[in-house]
Amino acid sequence: MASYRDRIRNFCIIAHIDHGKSTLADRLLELTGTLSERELKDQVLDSMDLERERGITIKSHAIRMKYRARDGEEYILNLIDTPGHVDFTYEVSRALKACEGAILVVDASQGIEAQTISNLYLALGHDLEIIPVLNKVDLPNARPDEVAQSIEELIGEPAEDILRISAKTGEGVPELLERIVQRIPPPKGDPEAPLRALVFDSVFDTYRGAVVYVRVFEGTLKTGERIRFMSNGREYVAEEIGILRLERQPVEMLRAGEVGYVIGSIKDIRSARVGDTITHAHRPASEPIPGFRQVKPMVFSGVFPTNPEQYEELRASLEKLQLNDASLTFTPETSAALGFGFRIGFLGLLHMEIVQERLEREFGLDIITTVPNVEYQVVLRSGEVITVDNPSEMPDAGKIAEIREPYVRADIITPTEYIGPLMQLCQDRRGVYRNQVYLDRTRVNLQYELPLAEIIFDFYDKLKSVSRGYASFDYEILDYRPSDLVRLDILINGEPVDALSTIVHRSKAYEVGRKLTQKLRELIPRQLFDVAIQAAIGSRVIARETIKALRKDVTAKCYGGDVTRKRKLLERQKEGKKRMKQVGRVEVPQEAFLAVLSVGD
Ligand SMILES: Nc1nc2c(ncn2[C@@H]2O[C@H](COP(=O)(O)OP(=O)(O)OP(=O)(O)O)[C@@H](O)[C@H]2O)c(=O)[nH]1
Repeated sequence: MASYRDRIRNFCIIAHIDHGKSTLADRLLELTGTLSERELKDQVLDSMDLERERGITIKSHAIRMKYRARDGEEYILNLIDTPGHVDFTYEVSRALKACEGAILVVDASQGIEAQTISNLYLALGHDLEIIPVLNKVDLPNARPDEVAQSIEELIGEPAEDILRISAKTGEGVPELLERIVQRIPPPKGDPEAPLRALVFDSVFDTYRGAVVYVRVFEGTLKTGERIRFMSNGREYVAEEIGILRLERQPVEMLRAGEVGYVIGSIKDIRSARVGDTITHAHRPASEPIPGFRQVKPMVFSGVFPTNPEQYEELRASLEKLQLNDASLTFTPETSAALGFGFRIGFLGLLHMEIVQERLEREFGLDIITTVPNVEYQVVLRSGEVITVDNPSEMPDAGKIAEIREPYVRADIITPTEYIGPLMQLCQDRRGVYRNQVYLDRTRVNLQYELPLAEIIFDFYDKLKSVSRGYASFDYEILDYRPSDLVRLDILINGEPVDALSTIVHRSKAYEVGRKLTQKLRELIPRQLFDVAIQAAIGSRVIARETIKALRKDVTAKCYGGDVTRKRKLLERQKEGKKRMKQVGRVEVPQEAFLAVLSVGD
């Protein structure tokens, strides 16, 4: 007799951004009757407000569907939705680990893009069965034959076998459901073996503590059993376990091959880390599930509460965010200019933006962030090697033998007519040309090695603008290489402002210094005295601007006059102050701490 496992299919959908993953997920939910008409809103899996507004999937989500296939059997399909943006490779990788198969969605009007390839390689790295589909075939500018051909060249699936669907109209999606059942292998794993369940996601619930999403690989987990997290040995009672429909739905047990959740009064959110393995306390497995690599944050920035009293609140909020975002790291940081805060490590700029927005929206915090930077390896003259993730902590030049910075290998996929401007862009960013590979007649993959620091600010925006939106880009960290880098300090009235220091390539120091001082002159309001803004390398000043003093007090011109007018002016002034930070005697607005972002090139 067929075991319960033979009727389970665990899979995910991978694609380049906007190729239609979420729309396809909606169709699958609809066709399997998982969602009633009433519940069917567009892209139901994007539950966070932020996701809806940005129209992108930030977090992975899992959902269970029942599907009666043409063979008459009823199957359980666990769909794990994944994000497509370059910053969230880690989330994709977690989701893949919980699956046996992946649907590779390619927009038939766009063709293969950078994240199509990077996600495909990730999936192949996890030995998943890949089902390629051509989406958006309803669009008049779809080129299904041509795109099918390039998919065949990429993964060897015969072009004529590739399903052509429209996630929007639903065309072809019933065939896709059949193919999922036929092609994706059922999970393996012995339900009688010691329990091994992979934590692939977790969220924090104010009333219930951590809700841990798991994929059971071996053994059986039952309600009321004592569980242990293998990385830290902490034990809890599995008070509720269940499966993931649109809502959580409690069940008695989860067996090998199944996907579901566990709740167990886990109040210390740090103990429920994504990537950990849960086992039984009474009969523990000997080894955790292997191969979960710890992600390394690549971009760092200081985050400070505008109101110093919110420091503890900021810490608590970061701890909560960390629960379902294992890639987020933070350590306390003290800045002479900005007070007490945290240095936060992010996967990339989008990740950084999202964390900042979540801190402000979901936790009601008012924060100031500093310019993002990468992490440097510094070889001191003493021979010691230190890592520096905060420019203000870069040792004095005299002590440094060598500074190394992270390099990436970048794949840029573009229509051939933009090769020239894109090569120019890479060259301006200190890129090293490696190769170019034609994907088909009109599209090419340009391969470059670039310093990570040169791509974290605005590279993506620039790439999009020089290619009119047609080029796509992905990267992978390569190694650390020696570079001629210097610390550029900013002084306001002779005082260095630690939060404004940056690390730049020596060849660009003068230009950045000049632009930065000019920008700061525009951003810092006039004060009652002259303000000097200087850019310096060590003790050498390389650029200077002066903000002239205000002649009179802002209310002076109406003294003796209308009282309400005077009050209004004062109020307006107070309003303006809210986002200011006092640096010495000078009021500096929030934007100034990000000024270097706008001097790019
Ligand atoms: N015409 C047409 N439009 C589609 C189809 N599938 C998706 N779209 C549209 O394409 C856009 C992107 O679709 P999404 O489902 O949000 O794409 P996604 O891949 O989930 O994007 P991210 O979650 O941001 O990575 C939306 O405007 C969809 O309405 C399709 O089959 N035909």
